[in-house]
Amino acid sequence: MAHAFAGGTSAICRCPHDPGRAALVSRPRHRLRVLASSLPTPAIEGQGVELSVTTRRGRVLPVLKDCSLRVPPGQLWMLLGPNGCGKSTLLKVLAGFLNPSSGTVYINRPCSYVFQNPDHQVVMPTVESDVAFGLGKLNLSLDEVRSRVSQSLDAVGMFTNILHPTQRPIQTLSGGQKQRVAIAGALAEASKMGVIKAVRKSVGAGGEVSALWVTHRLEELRYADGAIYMEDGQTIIQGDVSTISKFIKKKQARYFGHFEL
Ligand SMILES: Nc1ncnc2c1ncn2[C@@H]1O[C@H](COP(=O)(O)OP(=O)(O)OP(=O)(O)O)[C@@H](O)[C@H]1O
Repeated sequence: MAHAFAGGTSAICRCPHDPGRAALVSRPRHRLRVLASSLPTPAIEGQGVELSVTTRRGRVLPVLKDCSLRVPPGQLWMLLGPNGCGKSTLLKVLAGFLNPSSGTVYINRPCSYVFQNPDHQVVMPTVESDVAFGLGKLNLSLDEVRSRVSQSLDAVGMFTNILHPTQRPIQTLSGGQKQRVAIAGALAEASKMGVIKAVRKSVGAGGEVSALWVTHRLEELRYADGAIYMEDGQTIIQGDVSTISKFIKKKQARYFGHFEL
C-alpha cells in the first residue's frame, strides 16, 4: 500500500495515530546538494544541521543544534527521541520545508502518488467529512475521529491551517489536493501497525525507495534497518536497531531508576 508515501510532493508523512510521528520518504530523482563522501550515495543525509526560530517576542530559539544523519538507499530508518527534541523539525528541514540556519542537507526528492482520477475517490462535501468518511464503521469517539483526520491530513502534507481549513469544500480543491484528501482518508482508517508494515513493504525493493520514520514506539524498531536517536536538538547516536534499542532502554532504565530513589 502506498498511502504512507502518498504525499504528492510532500516528504513528511505523519503516522495516523500519533502527531509526533512522521516519515520522510524519498526516491532517487533530484539532487539538492551533493556531499563529498566515500560511502555509497545516501538517500537522505544531513550534516551539522542547525535551525533557530525567532519567537514573537524576538527571542532566537535554537531548535536544531547539531544534527547529522545518513539513511542509505533502499532502507527504512527510524528517528527517535523525547517529545520536543526536534524530530519533526529535522524532518521538515530534510524535506525542504524549512531552511536550516546552517549545515548541509542532501535528499533525493520524494515521488508523487497519483490517482487516475481523484474525483472518483472523494465522496463527501468537505475535507474533514471526506477523510472521516471511512471511520464511521470503526465506532470511534469524536475526539479520536478528529485526531485521526487531522493526523492523516498532516501525513499527506495537507496541514490544517487557515489556508487548508478542514471545513473547506472539496470542490474548491485542486486535483492534487483532492488526491491527498483521498489518501488521507485511507490513512485515517489504517491500523496502528498497518502503516509501518506497509512502509516496510515498500522500502527496499531494488533500493528505489527509502524512508525515515519518526516514532516514539520502540516496538516499531523491528521494522527498521537502522535508527537515529535525538535529544535536545541534537542527533546523539545512529546505528543498527539492536544498538539503538539497547541505548534507549538503558536511558529509560536510568530515568526510571532516578525516580525510584
Ligand atoms: N516555529 C517555532 N517556534 C517556536 N518553537 C518552535 C517552533 N518550531 C519548533 N519549536 C519548538 O522546537 C522544539 C522541537 O519541536 P519538534 O516538533 O521538532 O519536536 P518533536 O521531537 O517532533 O516533538 P514530538 O515528539 O513531541 O512531536 C519544541 O520545543 C517546539 O516547541
